[in-house]
Formats: sequence, structure tokens, C-alpha cells
Amino acid sequence: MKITVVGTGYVGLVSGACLADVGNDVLCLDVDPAKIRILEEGGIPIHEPGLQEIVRRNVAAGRLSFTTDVEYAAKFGAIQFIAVGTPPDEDGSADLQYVLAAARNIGRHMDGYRVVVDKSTVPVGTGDKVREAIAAELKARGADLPFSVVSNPEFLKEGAAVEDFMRPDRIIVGAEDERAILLMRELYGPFQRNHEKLLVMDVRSAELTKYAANAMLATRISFMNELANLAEALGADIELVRQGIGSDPRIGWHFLYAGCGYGGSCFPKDVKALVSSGREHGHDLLILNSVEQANEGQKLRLVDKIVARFGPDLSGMHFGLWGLAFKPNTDDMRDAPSRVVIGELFRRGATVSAYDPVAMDEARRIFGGEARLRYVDRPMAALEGADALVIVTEWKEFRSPDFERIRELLRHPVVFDGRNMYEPVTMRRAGLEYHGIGRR
Ligand SMILES: NC(=O)c1ccc[n+]([C@@H]2O[C@H](COP(=O)([O-])OP(=O)(O)OC[C@H]3O[C@@H](n4cnc5c(N)ncnc54)[C@H](O)[C@@H]3O)[C@@H](O)[C@H]2O)c1
Ligand SMILES: O=c1ccn([C@@H]2O[C@H](COP(=O)(O)OP(=O)(O)O[C@H]3O[C@H](CO)[C@@H](O)[C@H](O)[C@H]3O)[C@@H](O)[C@H]2O)c(=O)[nH]1
Repeated sequence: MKITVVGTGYVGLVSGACLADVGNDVLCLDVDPAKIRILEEGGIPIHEPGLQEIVRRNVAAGRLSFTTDVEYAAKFGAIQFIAVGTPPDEDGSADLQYVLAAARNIGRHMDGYRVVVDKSTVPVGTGDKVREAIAAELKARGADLPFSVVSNPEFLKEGAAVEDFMRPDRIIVGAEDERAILLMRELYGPFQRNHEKLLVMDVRSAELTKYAANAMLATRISFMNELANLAEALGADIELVRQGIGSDPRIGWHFLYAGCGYGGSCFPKDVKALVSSGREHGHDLLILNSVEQANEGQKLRLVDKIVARFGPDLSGMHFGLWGLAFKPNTDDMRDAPSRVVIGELFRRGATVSAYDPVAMDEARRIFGGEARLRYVDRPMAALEGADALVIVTEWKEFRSPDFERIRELLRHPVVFDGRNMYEPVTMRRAGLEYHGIGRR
């Protein structure tokens, strides 16, 4: 099939590359010429395990190409995926300007039947707005061309995006006409070989399903974070509690890890957007309001511990920091807890030496020439001259460090671990003072 993917970010590029990998002809469009240039030169603009190989393979096979030409893109694919950003507006609602611009471009230039598939995370009712935007463009140029609008939210996780796309748990298709449903079934056939994973529903339910999934997962995390904070006060260990409840199949093991808060481009913005949708329709979503509020506080939890240990004025102190990305295996720092931690350390007068295996370029872009932040090329180098170590992201390479060396390098043998990577007893034996989240 001929497919256009509008937006070549984490979702668009992964979707386009994976769809090409099963034999489709895919054209990826982006308005950012720098991104398209990198892709045309054989690079990829993001860090995502396995993606580079798939992109290379499919470009070489002639099934995957890139463009900034809006007209060519609208004419290329019978299926037009919209995978552009939906960042939060000032009031927390999803900003639909990019989605609607993409829809208008399609309407302006399409020259035959199109299935317009919304993969961006969008509030309920966006399907109607996309339909209206395309219809208005068609009307303006006096064209009477048939099209369908489908909601097909994406559930991939960064750092495991290729695997998630290739082997999805489910494929949600919100569509109301048979022609489009048939095309979507055909398109997703290769991704559900073992059993049926495609769930067809109405567009509004599909749109809400995406927010419901993210909000539920964010709720679990905030719930565990609150319990972790309570466990500290009660002298209990959240790790043991996690194992104790995760073994109940009604609860399950996933997304029960307490830490220094959830970040990324999705949970924070999607919880806010759902709360905002609720408010708009006269429903105050009490639980989700608290989920978000709890998470804001949790991002400061590590600094609270630092302050409890060293006092509120941290001037002259220097901290080694491991992990900048919002989670391992990505360079994404959107809403990353590290940004809050670093900002708060600066505010209190401290300086930081940071190490991250892939996100340091992104950090440089975000923090610019910030003199209080130094980047180092090895985890242990972050500890040189540091008063204490702060861990924000649980990269694999931090799992088994030389604890002895950590103790030798730090001015105070203190570790603040926002991801509960180590056992308190191991740390005690290594002569390190250990502050995890909810650990005894
Ligand atoms: N990142 C994730 O893990 C993830 C997972 C599931 C769903 N989502 C959702 O998918 C959407 C995209 O997220 P992302 O992380 O890939 O965003 P992103 O910011 O990485 O990429 C979006 C891209 O769209 C481009 N763009 C903007 N307007 C355009 C237009 N009119 N035409 C062509 N290109 C345009 C931008 O230049 C950018 O490259 C969001 O709604 C997000 O909530 C993201
Ligand atoms: O038990 C847990 C699990 C995750 N996190 C944190 O939660 C955030 C989000 O993690 P994760 O969900 O793995 O990453 P994302 O790439 O943001 O993926 C989420 O957001 C995407 C965008 O909507 C969805 O497609 C995915 O299904 C959904 O998991 C990160 O900061 C994690 O550190 C925890 O604190 N504890």
C-alpha cells in the first residue's frame, strides 16, 4: 500500500519505518527541513533502539522516503497518517494546531480517495474537526473527493518503540465506514499474525481509549509514589510492598515502580489534557487532578531528601547526577524529572556534573551554555569533586557500579537514588549512605 506519514518524530518515524518494513511504500513528511535533511543523509534525528537499521534497510529497498513537500505527500498515500505533536496549551488542553494544519494540507492537495488516520493523541471530538477541516479545503477548491477519518491511537513506548509497533498488545481503530475499516485491517494484518489484535470502535471511544490508558498508568505510578513516601514514614519498604501486590493478577506487575516522578512527552501532557477535557464538559476529574499534583511533588522528592540531609542552602555544593533522559533508552528529555531536579539544585546554589549515555546533546540544547552544569563522558567522572551522587534515570550501565569507587570519589558517601536501583543493605555494606524512594 502507498502510505504517507505526516510528522516524522518519535511516532511518525517509527510507524513509517515499521510499515515500510512489512512491504508498504511509505513517504514521511515533516515541516522541519533539518529533520528531513538528517534522514535523507542516512541518519536519524532521535535515539531509538533498532530504528536506524530499519530506516536504512527500507530506504535502501526504495520503500521509505522523506520529504518536506506537502503537496507531493498529500498526493502520495491513499492512507495518510497524521502523527504530529499535540503539546499542551497554556490551560493544559491539547494544542491541535499541528493536527489541523496537517488535515488542511491533505484537503488542499489530495487527488483521490483518502483515509486520514489520526495517530496523534487528541481529545475526543478531534476526528470531527479533522473531517471539517478537510471538507472545508475541498469545498474551497470546488473538489468533490471522498475521504474517511479514522482514529488509530499509538501506544508505543519510547526506548522500545520499534518492538512495541511490531508486536502491539492491541490495535485500536476508531472508524465508522466499512471501506476504511477494511483498509485498516489489511494494513495491520502483518502485525497481528498470531491472534486478532485489532479492535474496531467508534472514533470518539478510540480517542478516549488513548487518554484512558495513559491516565490509568500515570495513576498507578502516582499511587505507588504516594505509598512510597508513606512507607518511609512508617518504616516499611515499597519494594517489598510492590512485590506483595504485583503478584495479585488483578493488580499485575507493570507500572508499580516508585521513583522521582513520571516524565516524558505523554503522561504529563495527556493527564493534563484529560483533566482539561473534563473541566470543559463540567466534570472535575478528582483522581487525575491529584495524580498530576502528586507527580509534581514527586519530582522534587530527591531535592527534599538532599535538603533534609544537607540543609536548604546548597551554595558551594556540587552534585554528580546520573541520567538526564526521562527514562532509559531514549534521548528524550521532555518533562524529564532531571530538569526539575537540576533546576532546584541551581536555585539552592549548587552546581552539577551530569552524565547520560545518550541525552547529553539534548541537555545541551535545553540548558544552553549554563555554567553551573558540566557534562562528563563517564559515570564516575560525574563524581569527581562531588559532594553526593543523585540518580534520576535507571540506565542499565548504572545497575552494577563499583560502589567502592563511588565511596572514594564522593566528598560525602551519600547516594540519592530516584529509581531504587540498589538494595539498601548492599549500599550499607559498601559504606554508602543510601536514600532511595520508599526504601527502608
Ligand atoms: N512519543 C511517544 O512515545 C508517543 C507515543 C504515542 C503517542 N504519541 C503521540 O503522538 C504524537 C506525536 O508525538 P511525537 O513524540 O512523535 O512528536 P514529535 O514532536 O517527536 O514529532 C512531531 C513531528 O511533527 C512535525 N510536524 C508538525 N506539524 C507538522 C505538519 N503540519 N506537517 C508535517 N509535520 C509536522 C514536527 O516537525 C515534528 O517533527 C503526539 O500527539 C503524542 O502525544 C507519542
Ligand atoms: O513503574 C513505573 C513505570 C514508569 N515510570 C515512569 O513513567 C514515565 C513514562 O514511562 P513509559 O510509559 O515507559 O514511557 P513513554 O514512552 O512515555 O510511554 C507512555 O506514553 C506513550 C505516549 O502516549 C504511550 O504510547 C505508552 O503506551 C506509555 O507507556 C517515565 O518517566 C518512567 O520513568 C515510573 O515512574 N514507574
